[in-house]
Amino acid sequence: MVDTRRCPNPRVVVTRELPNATMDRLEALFDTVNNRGDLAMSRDQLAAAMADCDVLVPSVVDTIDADLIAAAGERLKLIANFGAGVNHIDLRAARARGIIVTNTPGVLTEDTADMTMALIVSVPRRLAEGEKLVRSGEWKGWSPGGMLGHRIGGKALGIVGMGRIGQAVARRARAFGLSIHYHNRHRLPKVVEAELQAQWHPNLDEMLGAIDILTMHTPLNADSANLIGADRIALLRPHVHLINASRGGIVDEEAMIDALEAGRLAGAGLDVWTHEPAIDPRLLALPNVVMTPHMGSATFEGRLATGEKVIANIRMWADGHRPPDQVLEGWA
Ligand SMILES: NC(=O)c1ccc[n+]([C@@H]2O[C@H](COP(=O)([O-])OP(=O)(O)OC[C@H]3O[C@@H](n4cnc5c(N)ncnc54)[C@H](O)[C@@H]3O)[C@@H](O)[C@H]2O)c1
Ligand SMILES: O=C(O)[C@H](O)CO
Repeated sequence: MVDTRRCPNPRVVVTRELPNATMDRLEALFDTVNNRGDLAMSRDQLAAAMADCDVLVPSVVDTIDADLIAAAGERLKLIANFGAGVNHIDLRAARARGIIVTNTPGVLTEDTADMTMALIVSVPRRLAEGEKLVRSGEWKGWSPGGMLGHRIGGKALGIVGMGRIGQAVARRARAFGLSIHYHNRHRLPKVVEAELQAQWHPNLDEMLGAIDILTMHTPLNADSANLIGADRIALLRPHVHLINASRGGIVDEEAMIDALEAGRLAGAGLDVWTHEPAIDPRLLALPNVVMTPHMGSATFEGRLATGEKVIANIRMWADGHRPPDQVLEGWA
């Protein structure tokens, strides 16, 4: 009997240039079309690719919306995303078409937590300003009042989204002497709370008034879009620093910039943006903002591991099994 769930030699379209080892393995295992030029595909190119493949391997820069999914060819059955966040893929439309979506959780947790911790330290300690001063040649030497920032140790860190990355940030933050507060859809098991010495706040608004640094780690979804807007920024005390290395859309960028300009927010550390790669020019004028170009997970090691996860998901699916990192609608 033929197993109709199997797809022995799937045609796989990869939208961006992935690490060489990943590309070589994909080509060895599957009928793979690689985008070796590494320019983001246009919408028309994506539509053409989706018309004639079994598996699409997109990344965060590819918006796979309901119209593209509706127009996809019958043979498209798996979208194996290269990355953890899947907010750029319409999960509901994919499910309606019977297309499985997978992501790559876990392998970029530590790298993204490292980058978040770097921002948590950099903003209150004015690292970017200090670096700029040295490079400018304007530095006049040490002085008691030069480049004063705010101490990290002893402060309260509020983590919104206490999943893999949120917990990895909590572990690092404990080592820096921060106390840990968190808000999450679900409370963590008591044993994990105890290990992290983390205090759960079922009410986000209540937590916002009790912290000194706020860091965002939820996926971008219908519930988390603009989770931190003008109303919630008003609940923060004015010395609070806001860190976002998750997705730009979780924070209302306009409201955040207004608050930074008005001194109602002390500073921000941002790795992600609402309209990447566009940066609101008002932010560029603010010295108390540390900005990085969506590089939270950007390590050689992490990219290779991400590629391996993508391959494992495709292989399992092609062999007729449920892929290990299937994203369920309503979960992400
Ligand atoms: N900057 C980067 O380069 C980079 C790298 C990796 C991941 N990310 C982002 O980080 C996100 C989180 O990754 P993860 O691996 O920790 O995911 P995860 O699924 O392990 O954790 C997410 C947590 O957020 C919680 N959550 C979801 N919606 C919520 C809401 N509305 N309110 C409160 N809590 C909510 C979930 O319950 C879960 O505990 C990814 O979805 C991605 O967008 C960014
Ligand atoms: O979510 C992730 O894995 C990174 O932000 C890149 O997509």
